[in-house]
Amino acid sequence: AATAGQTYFRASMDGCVAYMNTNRIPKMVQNRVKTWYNYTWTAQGMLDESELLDKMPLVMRTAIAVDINLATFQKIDLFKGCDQQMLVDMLLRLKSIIYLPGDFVVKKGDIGKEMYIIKSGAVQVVGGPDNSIVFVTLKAGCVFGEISLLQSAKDGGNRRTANVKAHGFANLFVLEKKDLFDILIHYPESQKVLARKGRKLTKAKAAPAKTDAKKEEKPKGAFLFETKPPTPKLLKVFGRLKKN
Ligand SMILES: Nc1ncnc2c1ncn2[C@@H]1O[C@@H]2COP(=O)(O)O[C@H]2[C@H]1O
Repeated sequence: AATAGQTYFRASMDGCVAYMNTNRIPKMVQNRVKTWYNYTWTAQGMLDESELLDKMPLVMRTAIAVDINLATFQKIDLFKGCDQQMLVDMLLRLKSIIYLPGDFVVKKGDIGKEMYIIKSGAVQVVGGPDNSIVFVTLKAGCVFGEISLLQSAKDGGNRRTANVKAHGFANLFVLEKKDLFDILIHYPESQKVLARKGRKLTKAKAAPAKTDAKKEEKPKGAFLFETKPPTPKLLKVFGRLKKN
């Protein structure tokens, strides 16, 4: 016999399929939605974690969030030097989301409103014609989408600097910019730490363009900017931020 959970899952998916049929959603999109339902159900045994957690008292939610994710967060270089309590506050705001293989998580040029931490699976920073150039593959514990959040808007820095695509199924944490900034109000020291890291990225990006004579000094290998290659300094900053 089906468990209550399975019955709920079926009802949700059937409801969604009926909704898509009513609205004549193309079959291709429908198939992806169904795949998402099935994968999400299989991977985590529920469709919406927050539905379950939101009902609990804060003390229990905190205990669960700390138990599951604090260790991962303490290893993230971007958050090194930040207040522990701030990390816990962040854990409580995270939403979990699954992307399908090939889905774009972030589109270059869009305004960044959230950042991501990879729970499991991988994403690729891509560019070039047909996004065929893979600049870097990021795995569990890596952060992305942080640049457009941490750079100040006056530097034109609130735009996504690259395309990021799910490489296989990608299970991600999402932290909204609004939530991050609400939290940081209470932690001025951590705010300074993150602002400093953001400025480093901005400065590295704004470094003067190379003259032709210096062109051969350009770093070889992966870089992401379709219009402007990253400066060596930017690559160095990335190296530090991404290494976990
Ligand atoms: N060279 C790179 N190495 C690693 N990650 C990158 C690189 N370029 C861009 N990214 C990530 O891709 C993201 C695109 O959105 P953001 O600009 O908000 O934040 C960016 C970084 O997290």
